[in-house]
Amino acid sequence: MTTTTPGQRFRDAVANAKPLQIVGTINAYFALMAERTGHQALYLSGAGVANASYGLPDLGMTSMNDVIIDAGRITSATALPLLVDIDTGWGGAFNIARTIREFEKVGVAAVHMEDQVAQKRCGHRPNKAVVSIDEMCDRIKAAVDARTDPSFVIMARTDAVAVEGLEAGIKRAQAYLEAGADMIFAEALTELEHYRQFKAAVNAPILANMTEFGKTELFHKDELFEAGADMVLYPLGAFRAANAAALKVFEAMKNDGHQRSQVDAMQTRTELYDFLNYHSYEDKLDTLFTQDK
Ligand SMILES: C[C@](O)(C(=O)O)[C@H](CC(=O)O)C(=O)O
Ligand SMILES: [Mg+2]
Repeated sequence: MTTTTPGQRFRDAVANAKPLQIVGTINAYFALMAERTGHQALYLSGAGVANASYGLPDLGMTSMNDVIIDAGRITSATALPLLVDIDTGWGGAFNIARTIREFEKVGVAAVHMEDQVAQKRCGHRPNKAVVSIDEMCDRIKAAVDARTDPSFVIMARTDAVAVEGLEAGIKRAQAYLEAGADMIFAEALTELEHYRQFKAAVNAPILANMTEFGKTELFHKDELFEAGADMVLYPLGAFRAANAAALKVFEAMKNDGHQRSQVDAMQTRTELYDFLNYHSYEDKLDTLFTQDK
């Protein structure tokens, strides 16, 4: 077992990977698959929790406790550092302080908090509204003040580029770093060049969000790194793919009366057990409880 803190492992991963790919895992089993694939950092998406765990849209309807439950399930299953989407922090200074302490407690490495109003939307949807710079800086100060582990990462996300333009977004990022944020999530940029401009103006690691069907083209990680992104986020790619596969299975069962056409696309029992280390658990049972006869 490693002795460094989750936050430090996240910081080290950001410093060493060029860039760090952070993959969205909507549940503990997805986290195991991502870990086995060789990924170095995981993500719990706010939209993912709302959609997958509650069947709700990503419109600020889930609470801190809803997200903590899913985050704790993932940190229990893997040692990889986990970045969690805490939306707007769920309230005023005291709520945000509680949020930080609770996420630290369940072994989360990093959180990102955004400058949208509480009635938030997906970052890639129209008609977003942002709070004032001062209000967001207060959110950040409350978060930084509340952490007990100085390595715990507080990432400030700005949604302002889509609302106020690139320059305003960059100004906000600078102010958020002044207020104590460790890293910047530059949401919904439309040009590779915009990452370059963020990087030139902002002295901190920058995250690029490669969410599908959004405002940002799905750039290659190398071109993003070259443009100044230190982290590349894939929040919901595996979730979207799994959803499409699941729908085909439900349709086949309904329309064909069996699922045989879909079996080739399924992960096998052997593969499932392999990711779960199933046989090592069985062996444990055998050594613990089998009596010599
Ligand atoms: C990153 C994000 O905040 C999320 O909750 O995963 C979303 C992703 C999405 O809706 O595609 C966002 O970018 O707002
Ligand atoms: Mg989100």
